Amino acid sequence: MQQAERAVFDIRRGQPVHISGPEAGVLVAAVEGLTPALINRLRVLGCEKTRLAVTSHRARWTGIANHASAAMSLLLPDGIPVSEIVDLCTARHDTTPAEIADRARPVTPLESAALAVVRASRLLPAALVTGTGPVHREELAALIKDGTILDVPADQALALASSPRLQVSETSDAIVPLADSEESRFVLFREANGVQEHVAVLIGDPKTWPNPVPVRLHSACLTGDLFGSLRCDCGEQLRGSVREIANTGGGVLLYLAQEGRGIGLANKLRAYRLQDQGMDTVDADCSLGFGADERRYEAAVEMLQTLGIDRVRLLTNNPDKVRALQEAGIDVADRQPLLGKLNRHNARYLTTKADRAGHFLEELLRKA
Ligand SMILES: Nc1nc2c(ncn2[C@@H]2O[C@H](COP(=O)(O)OP(=O)(O)OP(=O)(O)O)[C@@H](O)[C@H]2O)c(=O)[nH]1
Ligand SMILES: [Zn+2]
Repeated sequence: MQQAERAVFDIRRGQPVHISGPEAGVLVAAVEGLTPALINRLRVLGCEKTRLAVTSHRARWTGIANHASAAMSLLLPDGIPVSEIVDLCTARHDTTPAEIADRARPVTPLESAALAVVRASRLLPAALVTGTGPVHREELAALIKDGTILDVPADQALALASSPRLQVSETSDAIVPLADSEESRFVLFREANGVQEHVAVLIGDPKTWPNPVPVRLHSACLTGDLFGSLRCDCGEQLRGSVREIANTGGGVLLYLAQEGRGIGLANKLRAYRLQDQGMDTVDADCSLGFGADERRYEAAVEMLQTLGIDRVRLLTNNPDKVRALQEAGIDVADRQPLLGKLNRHNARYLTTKADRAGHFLEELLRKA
C-alpha cells in the first residue's frame, strides 16, 4: 500500500503519478488544481491521447454511462481548456459535447486505479489519464527512476478503494472537561496511513457506564459543529449528544473524520453551491461524482472494539449507522433519536435525509 498512500499526497500537491499494470501504465493527474502546464506534461511524457475518467455517479448524472454502474472514460480533444475539463466533471446540467459523449467507454482497470487514487485524495473525483505504453519514453523512465514521479502498482492503487487499511491505533489522550460534561477524556486514534485521525470522547467514568453503553458516532461538520451553521443540524446534535450521554450515566462520542459525509470540506462547499441553485443534498453530491453517502464505519467499529464496547445504545436517526455496527458484530440493543432544531435553512436538507436516505426524522418534520 505504501506507494499508493504516497501517491495520494502527490496528487493533492498537483503532481502527476504513474500507475503500472502488468502490461502498460498510465500517468495520472487530478482535475482539481489542473493547469495547462500539467496537461502538457502528461502529453509530453505519455504516448497516448489524454482521457478523463469520471465516476459512475457522475457518468449516470450526465447520462453518458451506457452501463448501469460503470465509471466512464472520455477522450479529450487536443487543446481543450481546463475550464471545459472541469465542466465535464461538475456542470450542473449535462453539457458534454456529443463528440465526447458518443465515444465514451467504461474505464479500463488502469483508469479505475487512477480514479481510486484521486478519490482517496478527497479532491474532485475525476482523473486525467494518459497511457505510457509498455516501454516508457526516456524522460519518463528517468523521472520515475529518480523518484520525481512516483510509480504505483495498479493493484495497490485499486486497493485504496476496496479495503481501507485501517488499524486505528490509540495515540494520545487527556482529560478535557466539557461545558456539557465536566468528566470527559479525549482519546485520539490514528489510522495506519497516518492521515486520518478520529477522536473518542469518553464521557463520565467508564467503570460505571450503563450497559448497553450510550454511543454517538458523529461525523465531522466544520460548519455546523464549530460555527453553528443553520444549514444542517450537526452542531445541535453534537452538543445534544454530549449532554444526553452525560445525563444517562456516561458513554462515548466518536468524532469521526468524515467531513461532508466523507467527501471532504472542499466538495461539501461545492455541493452547497449546487444546493443554492436548487439541487437537494443527495443530487448535489451525485452530480459531483459521489455516492449519496461515502462514509464507512470500519474505523468507528475498531475504536469501539479497542475500547471494549460490544453492546450499545446508539444515538442516531441514521439507519446506515445502526446497520454498519450490527454487521460488524456490535449489538445495537437500542436506538435513541437525536433531534436538532428545524429552521428555514435546514428544512430541505432534513426533509431530503428523511425522504431519500431513510433517516428517522418524522417527529421533527411533523413540527414543520
Ligand atoms: N455532502 C454533504 N454533507 C453534508 C451536508 N450537510 C451536512 N453534511 C455532512 O453530513 C454529516 C452528518 O453527520 P452526522 O450528523 O454524524 O450523521 P447523520 O447522517 O446526519 O446521522 P445522525 O446520526 O442521525 O445525525 C457530516 O459529515 C456533515 O459534514 C451537505 O449538504 N452535503
Ligand atoms: Zn452539518
